[in-house]
Amino acid sequence: MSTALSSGPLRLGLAGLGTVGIGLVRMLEREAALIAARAGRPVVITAVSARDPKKDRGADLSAFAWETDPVALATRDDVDVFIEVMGGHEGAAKAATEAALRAGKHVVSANKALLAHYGQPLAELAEANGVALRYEAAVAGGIPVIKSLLEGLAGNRIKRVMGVMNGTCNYILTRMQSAGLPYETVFEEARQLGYLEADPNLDVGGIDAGHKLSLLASIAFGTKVSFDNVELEGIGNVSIDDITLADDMGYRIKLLGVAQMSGRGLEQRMTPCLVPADSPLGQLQGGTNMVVLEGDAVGQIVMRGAGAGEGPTASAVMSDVIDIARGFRTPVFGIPATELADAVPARSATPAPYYLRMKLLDKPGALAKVATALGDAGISIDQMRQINQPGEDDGDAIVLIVTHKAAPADVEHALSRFAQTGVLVEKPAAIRIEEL
Ligand SMILES: NC(=O)C1=CN([C@@H]2O[C@H](COP(=O)(O)OP(=O)(O)OC[C@H]3O[C@@H](n4cnc5c(N)ncnc54)[C@H](O)[C@@H]3O)[C@@H](O)[C@H]2O)C=CC1
Ligand SMILES: N[C@@H](CC=O)C(=O)O
Ligand code: NA
Repeated sequence: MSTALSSGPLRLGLAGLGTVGIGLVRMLEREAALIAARAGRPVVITAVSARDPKKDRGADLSAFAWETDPVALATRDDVDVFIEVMGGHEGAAKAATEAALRAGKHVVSANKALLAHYGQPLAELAEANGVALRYEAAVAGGIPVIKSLLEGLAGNRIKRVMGVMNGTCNYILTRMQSAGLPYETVFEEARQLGYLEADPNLDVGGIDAGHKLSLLASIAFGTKVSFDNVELEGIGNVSIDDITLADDMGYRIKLLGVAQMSGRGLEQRMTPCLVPADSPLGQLQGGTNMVVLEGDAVGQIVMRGAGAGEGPTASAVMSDVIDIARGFRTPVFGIPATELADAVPARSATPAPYYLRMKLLDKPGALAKVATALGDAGISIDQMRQINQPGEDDGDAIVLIVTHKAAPADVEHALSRFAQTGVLVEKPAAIRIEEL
């Protein structure tokens, strides 16, 4: 590791001049001396690339060479570190990242989609070329979760990683709950506030958060990134009724990721879950992220902070740049990429309490049939409530049940038994309850 101030400047090639890229330019402008002192040498941008060279981005870019082609930027002689903050998991981002690594340049990326799809070959390429590939901004933005797993918790066996890692979904869910608004209305608000990705399904479909979870799981469990095996469910089917009824019972709904290694294999799921309203996760408001790491020696660590935005992402990218200047060459996923195990995917089998909401014919014996179906599936009821909505004498009743801990397969079995009872008016909702 070299921290000699006498070294020449560390030269950055910056591909992407949007929220993250301009954040980095501004941070370097503002904090050049502090960054040089911490990096042990000056850090400078030499060349940049973006789609539109003429656009006014509110920052002075005149000192930087312009490259139309990000691949050309990545391989310039005056670039030591290629910063990929363009986005997209194919095309220019992939081609330029590969070109940089092949040319022996270090890479810092904020691109969780690219790493979730190609993390393994990119890590092998980086390590074969003796260069760093860092991606702190890609998971939970400004929260230093990658660094915590790679370094601070390196002596632990990680038991579980969980968290809320998509700020847009958390904004939508908390706004639905606090304002009593339906999903469609709040989705539109989020669009107008500019929170949604260009393809909103990346956010609300849980894909973006699933990308992030798959990267954490790889470091935590020493397995190759395995995004295709993340059990994914977005928030599009979360109704205001479920949010309100869960609230009445002391819960909040979150898009929650959980990764853990069981005897059967690697469980990774990113799905809507209930959490106690007074828990740290339940209290998480708006676009904020929270990551919970559990190690055998350290116990539980909870990190909360901004998962997106100019400042938080620049903070994460710059910490990677400074580590590179300091000479840190930690393997991309914590152990050499060629030694990462193949992930054996396992459907989640960990028992948990479940929230069940169903609409039943309000007639004698209906509830008994539901209770029998649960009993037949080996599921015991913890709480039950029947709600007859005032003024709505439609002959139906809403029944809420919170079960004791039940295996996911038993819940699926119970749901299929419900369908045979003949007393359900519509498909029931079943949402897992996670406790911190
Ligand atoms: N915005 C945020 O808060 C966060 C973003 N990220 C990730 O950081 C990356 C960048 O995100 P943003 O700055 O928000 O995007 P953005 O859309 O604001 O900016 C993207 C920039 O890349 C340039 N670009 C795109 N394709 C290009 C191509 N083929 N050739 C040259 N330039 C190209 C665009 O011209 C633009 O300057 C993405 O991978 C995103 O997922 C990660 C964490 C948070
Ligand atoms: N779309 C993402 C942005 C950062 O990764 C989010 O909403 O969290
Ligand atoms: Na981070």
